Order: sequence, then C-alpha cells, then structure tokens
Amino acid sequence: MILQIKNLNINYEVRNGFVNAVQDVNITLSENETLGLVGESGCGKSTLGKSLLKILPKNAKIDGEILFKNKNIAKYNEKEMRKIRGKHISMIFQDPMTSLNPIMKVKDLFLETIKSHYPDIPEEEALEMSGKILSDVGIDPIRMNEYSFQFSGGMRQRVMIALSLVLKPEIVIADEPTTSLDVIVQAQIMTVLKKLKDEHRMSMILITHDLGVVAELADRIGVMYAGHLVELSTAEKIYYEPKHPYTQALLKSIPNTNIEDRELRYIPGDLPNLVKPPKGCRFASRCPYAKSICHEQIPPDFEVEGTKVKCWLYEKVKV
Ligand SMILES: Nc1ncnc2c1ncn2[C@@H]1O[C@H](COP(=O)(O)OP(=O)(O)OP(=O)(O)O)[C@@H](O)[C@H]1O
Repeated sequence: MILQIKNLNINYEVRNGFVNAVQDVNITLSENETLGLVGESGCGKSTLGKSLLKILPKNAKIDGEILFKNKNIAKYNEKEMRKIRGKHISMIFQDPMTSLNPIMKVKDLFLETIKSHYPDIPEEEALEMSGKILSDVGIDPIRMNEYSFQFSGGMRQRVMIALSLVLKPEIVIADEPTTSLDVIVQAQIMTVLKKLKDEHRMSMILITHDLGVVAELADRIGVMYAGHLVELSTAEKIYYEPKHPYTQALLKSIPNTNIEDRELRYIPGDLPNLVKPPKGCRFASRCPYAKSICHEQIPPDFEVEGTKVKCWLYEKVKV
C-alpha cells in the first residue's frame, strides 16, 4: 500500500465559522493503481487532492492521517513536504495557463524542478531527462527553448504532465487535467497519461466531475458528495452496480450518446451549506429514498458485496 488516508477531516476557517470540506474520509491507494475521485463541483475533491501535498490555503486545517509509505506526512512541516512534492508525489493542475510561468522558457521550468531536488545535477543531464520526458508526451525536445505561452492549450497540458513526471514520482494527482481542452485533445492527453503511468508504474489519483473521463482509466472509483466519500468500489461495480442513490443519480445524469434519448437529467436540489452541514446524510434532502434516520444520523460505511457505501439503505445488509 503506497498511500493510506485515515479519518481525514479538512475545515476552512471562514468569517462565520468553518467550511467542513472533507469529513472522515478513508481511502487506500496501491502501487500502480489509478483511483478516480468523482463528484460535482464543491464536493471536496480538490481539497482532498491538495491536502496530500499540503498545498491548501492557510485557512485550511487538516486532521487525520496521510500515510505515504507508512509515514504520516500530515504531520510534516513545509521543509519536509518540499522533499516530497514533485519527487514522490506530484500534481497536474487543471489549468496549465495559470500554473506554468509564461515568462520562463520550457527548459528553465524543467531545470528549476529538477534542481530543486538534485541541486548538483549537471545541466546536460537535467536537459537530457527533460528532453526524454517531453518526447514521451509527444513534444519535440527542440521546443524546450520556447516559452509556454507559445504552446497551444493541449501542448501546454502535455508540458505540465512532463514536468509533473520528470522526477518519476510514485504518486501523481491529476486534478481535472483535461477540463479546459476540447474533446479530441482530452482523449489524446488521457491516452498519454495512461501510457506514462503504466510505463513508470506510478499510482494515480484522477480527480474529475465527469464519470465518463474515469471510465477507462480508473481501477477503483471513489464518489464524493458534500465532503463525504459516499461510495468506493471497483470501476466496474460503480458503473454496473452503483449502490449509493447519489452515484445512481450521477450515472443517470451522464448525457446519452444515443440521439433518440438525448435528455440530460439533473439531480434536483442543491449541495448543502458546508458551514452548517445537515445532521445526518448530506444527500438526504435530495434523495428519493430518504427515511427518517437519514436526516438524523450520518451513516457509517457499510460494506456491501465489496463496495463501501455510506448509506442507511444498506443498514440491514452488513456493517
Ligand atoms: N480557501 C477556501 N476557503 C473557504 N472555503 C473553501 C476554500 N476553498 C474551497 N472551499 C470550499 O470547500 C468546499 C470544497 O471545495 P473544493 O474546491 O475542494 O471542491 P471540488 O469538488 O474540488 O470543486 P471544483 O471541482 O469546483 O474545484 C466548497 O464548499 C468550497 O466552497
């Protein structure tokens, strides 16, 4: 097990209290595994992803354990975390336009990243590493001498992926890596990411609001709703035997490619206010099956046919 997240709670301090963005989340990640993390905007996916690198804003407070190779990095200070970031755990952000410094040549972006972990590396060697990973993502190494603003959106995202992978981290966290790109470029980028992930035998956490994006890539999928991990199972079980009413609704809301049935189904209602979250299940007010206990008590994680599901409907099945 490369990563174990235990009882993770993340609260943002705001003027009127705390936003409970992540509550009591437990997840494990194995070597070479891809875990998809899905849910609609505001459910806490990015907060969880960023907490693993401790790059949350100052008003965020993390409780719980984040065990990376059995060491609790949740307790690490900034200096210790700097040794982890990029080299052991790296992140691909959703918008390469803002996360790549446009006034640096691409080769200098690589040199900066490599030298921050290997200060004594000869420049020639660092450039060779950079050229190799750039060609792996389909960019001619000669373009290292250009600035990132000279690249198209899809090419910038390839540069971003190459930069995140150049130090061969054990875990890469990809946060909506293709959201800002058109569908064809999205597919190309995901193919590159999958190929490199397999070649380098990395583990990946793929964060997205789009269940379709994780369909082919993820081994397991975690579904988040309003700060709770409501369901966790293999990708197959999530698609073919979804257990949580929210997962079921999310699957129904995927636009159908069949022209005859092009109805996009929305889930009625809104996400709850996370400053004053509901007492029980956070999906209860939108759930067609809600019973009284759902409004009163947070469901535990029930284990049903190999799926972890946080829902009172499974109370009688098995705890
Ligand atoms: N800096 C912050 N201060 C206060 N609250 C925040 C802050 N950042 C995020 N939040 C809140 O935390 C909750 C989770 O946000 P988060 O961005 O993790 O969700 P998300 O699922 O990744 O959404 P998106 O896909 O839109 O980024 C939301 O209610 C959000 O408003």
